[in-house]
Amino acid sequence: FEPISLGIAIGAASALTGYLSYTDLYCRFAECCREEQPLNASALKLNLEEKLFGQHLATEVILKALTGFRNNKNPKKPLTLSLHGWAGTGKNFVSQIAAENLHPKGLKSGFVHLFVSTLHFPHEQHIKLYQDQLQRWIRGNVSACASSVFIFDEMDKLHPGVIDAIKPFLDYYEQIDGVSYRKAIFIFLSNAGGDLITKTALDFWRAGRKREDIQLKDLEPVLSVGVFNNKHSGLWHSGLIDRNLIDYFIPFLPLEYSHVKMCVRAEMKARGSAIDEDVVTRVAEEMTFFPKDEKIYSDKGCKTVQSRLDFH
Ligand SMILES: Nc1ncnc2c1ncn2[C@@H]1O[C@H](COP(=O)(O)OP(=O)(O)OP(=O)(O)O)[C@@H](O)[C@H]1O
Repeated sequence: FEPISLGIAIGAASALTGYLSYTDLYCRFAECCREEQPLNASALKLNLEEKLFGQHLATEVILKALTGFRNNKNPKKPLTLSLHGWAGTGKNFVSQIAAENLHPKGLKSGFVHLFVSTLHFPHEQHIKLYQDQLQRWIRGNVSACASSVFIFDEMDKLHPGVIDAIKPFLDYYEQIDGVSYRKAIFIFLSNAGGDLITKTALDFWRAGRKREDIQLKDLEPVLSVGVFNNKHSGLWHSGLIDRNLIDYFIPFLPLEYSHVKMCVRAEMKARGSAIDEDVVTRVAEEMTFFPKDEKIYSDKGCKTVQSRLDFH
């Protein structure tokens, strides 16, 4: 649709129906930024509980953080989440679920922006340029839609300092140059801290304690200090941590054999095929597990499950 005929069509339709407002109808055809629309907490909860396996901490914190933030009419700063964990444990997956619950088109929405360090900020010598571009990009997009979502993937591969360019936007300012960033959401994804999380999970396992007994307080403090002091975290000595601008450090636990099986089943279901337990077991057994002796955690999480399934 081009805008003028879309406008005429909508105008005519709303005159005919006399029921839906112009805005309602317009937003059925074109994507609208609806800042005031509260988040459907039960839909998000259901989504997380059904789709995300083995991540009781991430499920709990993400649900709490997003609903609390979106139901607050007057947040004092944007929401910043830092997701940490081993490869293939669901960080990108959860960001996608969060994005879809915030803006129906999810990652395809014009209000959700994904940055991948190695793709968008590859060269160390261009840090100043990236900082400048990032500031302009964020300012432009938040001016257009206050509830914009920005996802930064591969934070551990980001050159130190790049992210500090957006520090002012994440702080408690009411406005900067006429733009308020308080309704925006920033999500950082990184493998940094994965080793610390695994160590804690292993300690619990070796002590015969349940994985679900691991609490946020067992991990969050270790994580924030570990990430701050890790040169390859993208947040190394970053002002974001220093100034307490990260609202939640969210740990993703390493996935076990049973979770890998759940991922295989989910993928089969998504493909519309019947669940064949023999295939589920075969795919799960092809994955490699660590530590060497106990072999508890999948070293690629649920990554590669989809491509392996193609061979069965
Ligand atoms: N905890 C999980 N529950 C359900 N599915 C999962 C989970 N973790 C991973 N998956 C599946 O595996 C795929 C790859 O995971 P994802 O890209 O989210 O990993 P990641 O943690 O972002 O890894 P990386 O750090 O390597 O980017 C997902 O698209 C999803 O299908």
